[in-house]
Amino acid sequence: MISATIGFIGGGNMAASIIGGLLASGVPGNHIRVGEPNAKSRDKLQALGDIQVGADNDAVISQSDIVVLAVKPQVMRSVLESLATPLRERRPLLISIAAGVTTGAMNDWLGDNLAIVRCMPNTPALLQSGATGLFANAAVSDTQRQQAGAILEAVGLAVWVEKEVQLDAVTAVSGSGPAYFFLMMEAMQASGEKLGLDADTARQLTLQTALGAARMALEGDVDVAELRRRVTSPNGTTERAIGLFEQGGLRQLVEQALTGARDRADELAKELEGE
Ligand SMILES: NC(=O)C1=CN([C@@H]2O[C@H](COP(=O)(O)OP(=O)(O)OC[C@H]3O[C@@H](n4cnc5c(N)ncnc54)[C@H](O)[C@@H]3O)[C@@H](O)[C@H]2O)C=CC1
Ligand SMILES: O=C(O)[C@@H]1CCC=N1
Repeated sequence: MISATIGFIGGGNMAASIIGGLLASGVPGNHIRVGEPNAKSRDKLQALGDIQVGADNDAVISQSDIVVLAVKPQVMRSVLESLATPLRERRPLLISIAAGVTTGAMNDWLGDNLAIVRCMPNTPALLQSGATGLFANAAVSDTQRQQAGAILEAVGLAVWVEKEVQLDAVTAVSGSGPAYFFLMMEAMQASGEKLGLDADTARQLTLQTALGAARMALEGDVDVAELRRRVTSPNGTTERAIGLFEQGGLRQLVEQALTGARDRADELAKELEGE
């Protein structure tokens, strides 16, 4: 459990889910502070529990041991430049969840070398079922690493990578990953309808199958290739379908798609640094 005081700069969707997870895991509300300019978002956050929500980022920083940066990537530069002086003085652990903003760029904008953990979460964090990759720069202590891990574990799985560049691969696998599974579900649902099921039946069967398959893969100790083989009866229906996926080059297509996502993550980081 985290005993430090945690401040959030930005109180939108991702911040709200992390705060929800922290409260559910037993972090007291009076250890959580949020700086959020939008009044409606502040009201939503306040409904989560007895936390301190306001519009003043400086007040959040002056009272926090850990500062979670949960603003959009495009505003990170102006936010960090405007908060550089209090952050340089107080030197909290910074945890950034912004996609594509490197620790090097953040320290350039801050004009110092502060302890930063950069994370790549994904949207299932909204249901506390997220998968997050984390990278710590050299200024992060072991205690701070544990604190950052515990904060992201409040919304699901948290996995460390050793090199910052690996966060681009995390983005390609789990950051964007929910969309790949949604695409597969869309396609299965549409095919079910073409084969004569009504839309609702096709939808329910598809979604429950996705859930069941994910649970079997996560909860057992059998690897996914073996689980696939167990569904595939010799000369049966699954064998026909899998054969057609393989003939269509599904594995190569997945590799190409993830490589494209990895390359785009690198491009986005360069675009943000060049701003
Ligand atoms: N939603 C997603 O799928 C994922 C989001 N992320 C990252 O999480 C971060 C937040 O994303 P969301 O929560 O979805 O966005 P959001 O738009 O819901 O939240 C951002 C919040 O920052 C506030 N804000 C703007 N300027 C501010 C300032 N100067 N000071 C304090 N707060 C300010 C906005 O009012 C807004 O409430 C982004 O950087 C995004 O890259 C990462 C992975 C997945
Ligand atoms: O599509 C994107 O660029 C972001 C990063 C991972 C998920 N959404």
